[in-house]
Amino acid sequence: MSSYPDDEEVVPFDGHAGSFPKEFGYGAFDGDHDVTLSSNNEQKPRILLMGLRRSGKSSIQKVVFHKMSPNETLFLESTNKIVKDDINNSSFVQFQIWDFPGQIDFFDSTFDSDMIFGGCGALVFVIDAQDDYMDALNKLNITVTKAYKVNQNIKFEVFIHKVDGLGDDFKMESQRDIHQRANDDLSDAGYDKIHLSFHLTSIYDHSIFEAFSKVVQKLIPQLPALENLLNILNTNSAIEKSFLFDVVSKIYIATDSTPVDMQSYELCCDMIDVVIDVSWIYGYSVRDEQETTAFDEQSSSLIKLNNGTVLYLREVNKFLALVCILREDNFDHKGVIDYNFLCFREAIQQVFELRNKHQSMTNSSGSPIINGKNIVGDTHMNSSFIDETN
Ligand SMILES: Nc1nc2c(ncn2[C@@H]2O[C@H](COP(=O)(O)OP(=O)(O)OP(=O)(O)O)[C@@H](O)[C@H]2O)c(=O)[nH]1
Repeated sequence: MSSYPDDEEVVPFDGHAGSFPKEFGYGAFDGDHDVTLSSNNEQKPRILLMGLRRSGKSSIQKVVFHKMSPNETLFLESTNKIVKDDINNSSFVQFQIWDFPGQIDFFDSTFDSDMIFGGCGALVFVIDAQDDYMDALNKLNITVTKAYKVNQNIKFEVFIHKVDGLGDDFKMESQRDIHQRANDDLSDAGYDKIHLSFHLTSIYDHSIFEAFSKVVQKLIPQLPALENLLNILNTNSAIEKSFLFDVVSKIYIATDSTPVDMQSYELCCDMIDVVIDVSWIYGYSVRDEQETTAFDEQSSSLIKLNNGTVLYLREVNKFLALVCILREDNFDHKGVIDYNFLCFREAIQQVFELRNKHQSMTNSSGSPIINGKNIVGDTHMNSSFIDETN
């Protein structure tokens, strides 16, 4: 079973499955805490993967969303038609990824730019940093301006990719140079208003997951509400950092407003791997013949590091996990943390219920009204958090 049904193409995948069991993927979402109500009726935002041939587009998609191990991407064949991939997760993470062939020609009469860019939420343009990138910059300029003419709301994300082969200095220099040239080219063409975001990425470390997290977050209208909830949870539970993870892809769909440090993110990713692996190995025999998942409402985990830090994971719904980092001393009040977590989980559900109930009253981006601490209006769920810091 593959993680997602590919609409058009199934790439043979019979090697290692990264650190996840191959069977662990997104099935139909039927969790106890399912907050998906209206998503079926909504058009899913679309993320387009574009860039020159062999820049690494298919590899990114396979590694992040299909658990392919990076080494296996060496055997990926060139994509010769648009491959659509449905990411059918909880209502927080629902979108389609369209992987384009590198040689796509925008001036071909069969290329329907209105249809392709019209419903696009984000355009990820992949540049191979190990190669000469002048042609790629040219193509970036053509792609971005063409897309912008059709849809001015597209988020443009440039992945300066394959940076694993570069030294730190060269990496920074390439980023600066690409940034400068790409923006200069846009200004010269009279498109100063287009904003490009740049990310240094590689499939051989966590940078690709981090970058994709940021892309996906821009497509989640509820992000400010989620961030606010995480801030409140942290403050009341003496948590230093918390991430709301999509467990299958290990992209984080929200975090609190303190800066993300890559090491913390990697630690949390590794923790998810451990939890899923252990659950998968031992979960099945315990439950015998029943259908099991490696991640369910019973899933939680606690890891104490030898530097006085605790990692704490709790299931939020079938696809989401909260992973927190806190000091060991502050974990003495586990009861309070657990209680606050339940309030948090409930609040997340309310955000989506409210969104669905008042969809017609929400703003154009669909965000719930956020008014100070009353994230979900008159439900006052935040007042139920217990403050452990007092
Ligand atoms: N070193 C390194 N190699 C990578 C990385 N990502 C992808 N590659 C390699 O780049 C090559 C091309 O990757 P693909 O994913 O097929 O590239 P593509 O952009 O989809 O190519 P087309 O389908 O022809 O457009 C493969 O051999 C990958 O293993 C990376 O982060 N680092």
